[in-house]
Amino acid sequence: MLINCIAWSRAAGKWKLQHPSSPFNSSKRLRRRFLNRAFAVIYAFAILALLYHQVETVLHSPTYGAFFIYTSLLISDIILGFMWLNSQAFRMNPVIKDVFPENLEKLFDRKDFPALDTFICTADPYKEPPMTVANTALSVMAYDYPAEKLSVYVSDDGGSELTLFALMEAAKFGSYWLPFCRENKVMNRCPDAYFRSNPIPDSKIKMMYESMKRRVEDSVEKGKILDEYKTSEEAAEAFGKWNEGFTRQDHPAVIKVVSQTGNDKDIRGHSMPNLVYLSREKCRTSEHHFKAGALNALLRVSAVMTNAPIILTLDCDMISNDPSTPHQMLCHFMDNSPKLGFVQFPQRFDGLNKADIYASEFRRMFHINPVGMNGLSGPDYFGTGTFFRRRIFYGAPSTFIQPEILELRPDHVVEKSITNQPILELAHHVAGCNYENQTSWGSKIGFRYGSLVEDFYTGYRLHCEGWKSVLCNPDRASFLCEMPISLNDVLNQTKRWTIGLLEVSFSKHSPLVFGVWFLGPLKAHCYAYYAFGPLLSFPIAVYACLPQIALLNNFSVFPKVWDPWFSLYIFLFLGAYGQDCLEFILAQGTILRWWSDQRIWLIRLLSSDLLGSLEYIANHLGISTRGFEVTNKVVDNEQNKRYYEGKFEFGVPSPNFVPFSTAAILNLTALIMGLLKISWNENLDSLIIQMLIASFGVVNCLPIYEAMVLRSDNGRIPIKITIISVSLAWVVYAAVSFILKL
Ligand SMILES: O=c1ccn([C@@H]2O[C@H](COP(=O)(O)OP(=O)(O)O[C@H]3O[C@H](CO)[C@@H](O)[C@H](O)[C@H]3O)[C@@H](O)[C@H]2O)c(=O)[nH]1
Ligand SMILES: [Mn+2]
Repeated sequence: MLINCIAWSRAAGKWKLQHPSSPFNSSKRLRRRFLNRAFAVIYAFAILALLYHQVETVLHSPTYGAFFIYTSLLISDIILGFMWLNSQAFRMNPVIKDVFPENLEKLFDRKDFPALDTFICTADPYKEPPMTVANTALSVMAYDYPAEKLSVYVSDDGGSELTLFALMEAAKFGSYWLPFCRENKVMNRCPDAYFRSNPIPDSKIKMMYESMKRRVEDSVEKGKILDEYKTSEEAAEAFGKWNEGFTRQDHPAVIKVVSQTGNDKDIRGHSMPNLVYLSREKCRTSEHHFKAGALNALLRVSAVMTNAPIILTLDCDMISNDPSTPHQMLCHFMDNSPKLGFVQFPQRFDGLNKADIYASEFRRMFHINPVGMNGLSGPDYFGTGTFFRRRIFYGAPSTFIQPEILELRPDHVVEKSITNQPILELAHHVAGCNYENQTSWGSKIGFRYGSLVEDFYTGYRLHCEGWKSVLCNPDRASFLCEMPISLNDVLNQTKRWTIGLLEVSFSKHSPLVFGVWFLGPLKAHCYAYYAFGPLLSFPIAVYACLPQIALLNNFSVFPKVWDPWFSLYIFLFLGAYGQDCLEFILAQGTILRWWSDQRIWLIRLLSSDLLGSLEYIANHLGISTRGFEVTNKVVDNEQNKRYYEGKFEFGVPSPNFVPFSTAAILNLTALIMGLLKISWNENLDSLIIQMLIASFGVVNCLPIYEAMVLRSDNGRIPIKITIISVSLAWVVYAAVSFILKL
């Protein structure tokens, strides 16, 4: 590895002498930064004017009721203003990076490429089907990369023999699949995706795939591997570990080398890459730190076995869609910039419906904001689709932190084969559940513990240490992943994120203190934008209820139409929405998808973010315990059908639906009463903004009303939720009306 690095830097250095710019990549600063900055100045003045106006109104409140409502609005506007300020950091210096992988092989021999260890995490064979894991592993094993330099490690926190079985089957199938991809120049090397998009009915390879799939799915359905599939002695031995006492929460480490470079060959006689199954030791007495713990176990086990200088982390449902991705990644690492710590590829999604109703593509989070961070030492870590330099996990660029044992050092050279007995023993040792006691793992070394969004938190801490990153977003998606298609799954996912983000915001590493000190204000604001994002629930909840209830009480909250302050409100609303929409379209979005994006933003804030914040508080008070609820990746056909019809999937009676259903009812009632008042010729001049807000709420809630009353399919809102929401709306209405009369 060391020799590789020296050869690499020598060649790159030679090129640098002749050409000032890099042969492998380029950066372009977007000109829109000037417009962004100018608009930010104007908008900042508008916000200040609004706050001044609000303070004045609070001070002159005629009644206690008025004081209550104006103060709530003032606090809301301060939070909105703070979040606006955070969001500006992304707009100050957006940068796009391009890569030229075609130059790579002109300057370097493939045998000088650095070795690559890929980590795939899975945690539950029933929520994350073993066939999905096998497909992801195969798609990466088939990278256009020297097989003897490629290792794929699968971590199974579900501790399931079913997943191991799927991988053993995948390795066998892989010896046919890898040459098939090479010879046919297949681009999407995930077998399942390939066969879905290329209908080749009777080919031998497809039949092999189908029969492997049947064996694996059969086993999953029965919950165990049938004896007829455990034919070889090797299989019997591997599965022997799953004895009586083996449970998911309590079991010894299982490490199985499923395929080994040099030893295992494909049907054309080429070497296969390494494929290693790892289920780290679990015991009830020590914390396992969810995915971050799994990744640290992977870091250590891979260090002992192959110790590649580059690491790729993937979720089990993130398949490779382009075999040349490692070349694109190398275009960045090749550049001799010692502080570059990771290259992030965006999550892109397969099978979204036209409007992308749940805004699953997270265009702002994965495309727009990272371009903004590219100009500020790089994007945050998304948890998947990321190539790291192994060294990044051992302290800042200039201060190396020694791991406990020599074999874990990133520059340690592994000379023995991965099936060598002492190596396997050491690997088991470092995968032990007590291994990390009294070490720096999770605090100073490796992926960081303490937040349910270990990706966000780890990336943040690494940036604070002085590491840099880049976003690599080629035209062809490098990876494709799946997304939840039921609203409850979507909200459970973002609820976990909310808890994780608040764990960062209110820790001693808060972006506002620690971050500002180590990252400078701009970058710290980027991190604060995410970390404090859940706080937006408060202003959104206020704006979703108070002006509407005030309207029902004929209580005017905002300026009248001819008042100059009226236009300030209109400018602030249109300015923010207009800019958001424009950025979305410029990032290749459509109006339809932008509309879904802003709607789901409201829904999330009125559901997962609100409830997640409450859960965070409950965790803190010790009333509940934190957990990582894995997102469901099993697709139900009926749900799938409704998803493609563009219908929201509610279905289950989940508390997640209550807050926004309540708001939906309040907005509709306020709008109807407002319209009735107009028809009775009442003068509504002073209630116009309230009418506008209620109308905006109603338009956003159309799918909710539909799911409450018009739909009869299984995806409708359960009647129980409707009843609870109507009652809650009544209680909120009564309480606020009471206060208004004080
Ligand atoms: O105890 C655990 C829990 C989860 N996982 C794995 O973590 C990954 C992400 O879990 P998922 O349920 O799919 O969560 P998402 O919310 O979809 O994932 C996003 O958010 C996570 C942080 O909450 C990040 O880890 C992910 O990379 C990011 O894609 C999956 O591969 C899981 O198998 C584990 O390995 N061990
Ligand atoms: Mn996921």
